[in-house]
Amino acid sequence: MPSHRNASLKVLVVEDSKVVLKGLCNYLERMGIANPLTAETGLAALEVYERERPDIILLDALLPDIDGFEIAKRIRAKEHPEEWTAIIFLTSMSKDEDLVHGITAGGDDYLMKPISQVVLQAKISAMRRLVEMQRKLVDTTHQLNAANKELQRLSTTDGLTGIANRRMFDELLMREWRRCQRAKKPLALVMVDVDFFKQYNDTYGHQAGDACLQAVAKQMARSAPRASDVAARYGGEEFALILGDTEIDGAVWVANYIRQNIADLKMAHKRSPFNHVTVSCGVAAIVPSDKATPNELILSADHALYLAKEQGRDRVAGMGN
Ligand SMILES: Nc1nc2c(ncn2[C@@H]2O[C@H](COP(=O)(O)OP(=O)(O)OP(=O)(O)O)[C@@H](O)[C@H]2O)c(=O)[nH]1
Repeated sequence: MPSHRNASLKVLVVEDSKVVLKGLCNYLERMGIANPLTAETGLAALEVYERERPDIILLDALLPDIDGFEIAKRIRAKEHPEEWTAIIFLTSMSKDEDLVHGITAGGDDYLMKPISQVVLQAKISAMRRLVEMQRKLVDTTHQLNAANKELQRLSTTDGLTGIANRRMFDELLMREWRRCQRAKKPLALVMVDVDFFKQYNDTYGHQAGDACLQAVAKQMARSAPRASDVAARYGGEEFALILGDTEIDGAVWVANYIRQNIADLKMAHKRSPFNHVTVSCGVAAIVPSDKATPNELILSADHALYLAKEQGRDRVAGMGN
């Protein structure tokens, strides 16, 4: 009885006897498997397999060139990690060892010749269930991988600004610290803090405050073009930029570039003496060694930021050692 579920099955029949091959194809077509693929030699079977990647292979154990067991082995070796083809041996051998040999070679089941249509139908149905389960498993695995990737992204990204969050910052600062220590290169850190941001929120509302932070984050991200550079939201209205292999002078230059770009946005801030949104930046740089810790670099940059605020805001202060 044909089943519509069989219509999507790709079946390859490998059989050197034209009569048996034709008979099997007739049986399959009666089950609803239209146009089964065919091969009369082992090499032809491998070629069709490469091209068509069938779901099920009915594989004669004895073929004129390469025997079916060897073909099964070669097919298993060609399968990608998420691929699985059901292999059913067609055999007239009846010794237990031959059957064991077939399964060991990578076969999943066997059919004794002469092949009955009813038994073939039952085996195809069983294999179809396995093929469908395998497809579902692959789908589920893909969905799980995508969900994991998204989870990873969410756990490392700041929800408001889309740049690295504090957790990611800590992790990447450590990574850059080690990298620069190995290379004996300076590691610079720029801390950026929005000036009079409390007043901005109070005047324009929290939503406008959020939009302002997003604009600042965008400028930060733009100013971190190297693959090892990291722009992160350090917390609240404070941002950080990690610059590996960068001297204090270079980092001060980058900080000034960020400060200027943000000032140039001319986001109105009527309760700031500058009349628009500005940021203050603290910069520090150090050649990492066992004598110091990343935390000391953060403290230095924070101290420089404090000085920039003290000295009037909308400016950059730097501390190098
Ligand atoms: N809209 C918004 N505001 C935030 C967010 N995180 C922190 N803030 C606000 O940022 C403000 C920080 O204020 P302060 O630490 O007093 O600093 P400031 O007003 O910028 O003053 P200075 O830094 O000295 O120039 C507080 O009002 C916080 O509520 C956020 O995600 N969105």
